[in-house]
Amino acid sequence: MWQVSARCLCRASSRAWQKRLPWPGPCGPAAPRSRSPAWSSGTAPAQGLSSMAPSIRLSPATRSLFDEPLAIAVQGLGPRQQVTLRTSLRDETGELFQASARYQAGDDGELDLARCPALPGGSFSGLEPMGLLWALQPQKPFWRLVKRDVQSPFLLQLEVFEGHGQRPGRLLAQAQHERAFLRDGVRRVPVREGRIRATLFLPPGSGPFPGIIDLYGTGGGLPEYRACLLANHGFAVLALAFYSYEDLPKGMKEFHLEYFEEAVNYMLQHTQVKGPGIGLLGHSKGGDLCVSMASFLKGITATALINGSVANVGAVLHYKDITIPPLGVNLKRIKVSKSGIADIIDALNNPLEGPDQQSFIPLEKAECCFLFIVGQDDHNWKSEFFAVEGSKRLQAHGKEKPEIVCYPGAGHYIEPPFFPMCAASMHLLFGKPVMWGGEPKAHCEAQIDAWQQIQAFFHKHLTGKPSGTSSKL
Ligand SMILES: CCCCCCCCCCCC(=O)SCCNC(=O)CCNC(=O)[C@H](O)C(C)(C)COP(=O)(O)OP(=O)(O)OC[C@H]1O[C@@H](n2cnc3c(N)ncnc32)[C@H](O)[C@@H]1OP(=O)(O)O
Repeated sequence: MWQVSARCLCRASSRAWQKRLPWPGPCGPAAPRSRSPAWSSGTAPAQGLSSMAPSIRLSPATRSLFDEPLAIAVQGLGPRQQVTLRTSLRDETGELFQASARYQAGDDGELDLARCPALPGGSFSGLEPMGLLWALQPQKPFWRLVKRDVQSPFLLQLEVFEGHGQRPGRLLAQAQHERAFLRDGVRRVPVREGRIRATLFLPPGSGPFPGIIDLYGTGGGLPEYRACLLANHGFAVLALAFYSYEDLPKGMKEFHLEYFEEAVNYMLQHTQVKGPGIGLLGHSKGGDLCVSMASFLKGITATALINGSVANVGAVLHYKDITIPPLGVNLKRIKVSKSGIADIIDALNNPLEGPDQQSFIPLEKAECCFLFIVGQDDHNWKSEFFAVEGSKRLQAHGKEKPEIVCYPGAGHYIEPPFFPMCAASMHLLFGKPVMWGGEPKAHCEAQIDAWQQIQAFFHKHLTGKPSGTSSKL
């Protein structure tokens, strides 16, 4: 990870949060060690096996929040026994996601994923305590892990099989664990005020809380999971639909900023939202909508973009008598691989040249601070170029330099921590599967760090206090 702002930010590293997990120490010969009281057995041996049979131990035992680490260990194995661990999770449409990894227990018959590296031949190798979650892959091609109902958890199934064969050996132990989205006490409030179609998440207590509007990208609908997870950390977050949802326009033809202005005013007037301004968070197409909101609307204090664009893309934008055309596209520059997956990285025109300059959003009008989260292997578009050009333009107009945090090996779909990377899926505008970029391990580490950076940025600018969550890294 590198960053362009003057402020020094921490490096993306899975090692740091691994230190928070229980059971420190080397894999291999047994060493006396104390166990965390938070650590408890959540599982039973496979049916028909004796009480001395292997069992899975999880911490937290039965339920954790999706963006929190989960410590996994197996006890009761033979000395240096070879086993294969498998995780399975079905999304709400019934699609199955699975990951598996090969391990060898220590001399004491214990296998602690925080201390024992996975051996080659599985979904990942090396010391990866959360590998069995971030390496989950769909059986259905081009399918992403999406959470639709944040009020119910994902059910994670863990299984331990004998041996390292291509086909699973005898089942030795199994366990289930809930990966939840809504923290106890967080309120989920559907919002249908005026034209707004949204869901507000409010942390427990009377508030007021720093407020954020969260926008997803092309695809429409009302994805709530990022907003919900963010609200768990003390923010009042409005997940805002902007097309293809209930009575909103079906397609992405044009947007009117007045709709988004209604949402900003809703938040500013809400008794549980702390003023005087709010934050904006947007991914992909949601990112350039946030840049437009910050540039033209009042009451925005901080804007964080995840692989966003500083040019208006995909649809005309209107606000009062202003019209910003979308950045031009040349479909001839799309490369399609033999497997039929398109690489659209070069499809968009350059917003610094010719008539396409009209699509560059005048972000120098914004009165807020900016954070650009950039996946340097983004294949949807040139996120790093957009961030650097946005920074140049802000500074050329005497505005504060934005924070730019770049992650090598991270692709376009930077989600909250532990969502498996989606390498390619259907592009709902282009109508073909496209590659999003990213290398799974680097992408997963970027997600963990980016999540902290986003929270720290909003804490700093919306509350004036440094984030209390940064110690996670
Ligand atoms: C070329 C140059 C251009 C260049 C021009 C560039 C223009 C701008 C490009 C911006 C790029 C981006 O924004 S990148 C994308 C960032 N995307 C997001 O943030 C997506 C956010 N939204 C969503 O993910 C969606 O709303 C969902 C998955 C939550 C679905 O919502 P829904 O409203 O319930 O819709 P639903 O009917 O179930 O599904 C709608 C469609 O999504 C598919 N779909 C549904 N679930 C999934 C899933 N888990 N994984 C994969 N696909 C799914 C369905 O098959 C269906 O496709 P079909 O049957 O209709 O075919």
